[in-house]
Amino acid sequence: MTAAAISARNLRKVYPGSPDVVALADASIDIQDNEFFTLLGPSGCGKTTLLRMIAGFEHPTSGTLTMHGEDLTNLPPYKRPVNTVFQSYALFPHLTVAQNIGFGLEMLGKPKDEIKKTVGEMMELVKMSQMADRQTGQISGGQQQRVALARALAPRPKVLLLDEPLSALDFKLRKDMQLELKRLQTETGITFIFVTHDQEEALTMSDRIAVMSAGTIRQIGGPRDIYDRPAERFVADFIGDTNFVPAQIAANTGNDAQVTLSSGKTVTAKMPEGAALTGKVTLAVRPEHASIGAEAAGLLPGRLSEIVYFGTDTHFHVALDDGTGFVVRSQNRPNETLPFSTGDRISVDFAPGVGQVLRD
Ligand SMILES: Nc1ncnc2c1ncn2[C@@H]1O[C@H](COP(=O)(O)OP(=O)(O)OP(=O)(O)O)[C@@H](O)[C@H]1O
Repeated sequence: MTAAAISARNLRKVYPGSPDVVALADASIDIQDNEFFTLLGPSGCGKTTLLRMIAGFEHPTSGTLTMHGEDLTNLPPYKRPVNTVFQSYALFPHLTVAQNIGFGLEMLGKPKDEIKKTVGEMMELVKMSQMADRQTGQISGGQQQRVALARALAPRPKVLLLDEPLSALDFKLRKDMQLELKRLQTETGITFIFVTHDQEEALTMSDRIAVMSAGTIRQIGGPRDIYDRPAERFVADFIGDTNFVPAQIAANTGNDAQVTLSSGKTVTAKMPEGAALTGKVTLAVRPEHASIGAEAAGLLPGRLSEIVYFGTDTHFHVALDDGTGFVVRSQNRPNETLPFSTGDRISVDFAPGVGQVLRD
């Protein structure tokens, strides 16, 4: 196998102070060529710190960082085949779209005709050819975002770092740009390392996601792995909505376990990789992976406490007999009549293999 585009081994960053801030604690990660890789986590978890070390703006306190097998430690930022798109687009407002896109290439001393050709290609790529001569101070936020992307892509970096580049855009534009960014990454074949605290953004665009918390990487996987198979409580809680169900391991067969629920009923659940859990555990069950039915039919009996209509779907809030709450989400269909009303005795059910045992 060829060396990873970016490989971090026990990468650590401590900002001295009283007390010291451990911004990144021994993070290890391999990002492959041509991947759309996302660093996802709440504010302050160390995402930007990791990105800035890859760019060369920060020095690791310890650990190693390599690019295609080559040590990056002593390589200054401008010698790294890496470019960054910042949250604030950092464009020159009095320069035109074309001049902004060509700026980096001019700094690199590229010949005029090559710059012209590349700028033309880049404007085409981000669909800004019609606005080549407009000053960037006079175009919309979404258009500025495209120019910033084109400028960063123009020198054909091997790796593009994107630090929350969509956070200044409104909701609709953000959605459009998510698809656009994914398209750009696929078309250029450049490795994208994208930082966000927005889980939906991460799920829609990424090939793989690293979920971070307090300077550590909690789980790395594809969007479906992360969503359907969260390995621990933090990941299950941070991404999407989850029901946490108390359970007891009855039999452990490696990948799967038989777990007994508070009702005494037993169901098959998935085990986190490499975990040898016994005794009391917590099960994560997504609201849309469960259903409600007649009281005796399902796994967990309770009372329907609230029904909330959301247009696309309905949320059924259930007060379980064990004292915990559970939310079931069900997609709405036209002309549907609900079989239950608030206050009814019902039960929550989910299929074998749907529940995920969590490492606490
Ligand atoms: N130059 C610095 N000096 C001291 N502490 C810093 C410095 N830069 C970052 N930190 C601290 O390091 C931790 C990680 O910061 P970082 O910016 O990497 O987080 P983040 O996940 O990118 O957050 P956000 O989403 O808010 O940008 C935080 O506790 C932050 O306060």
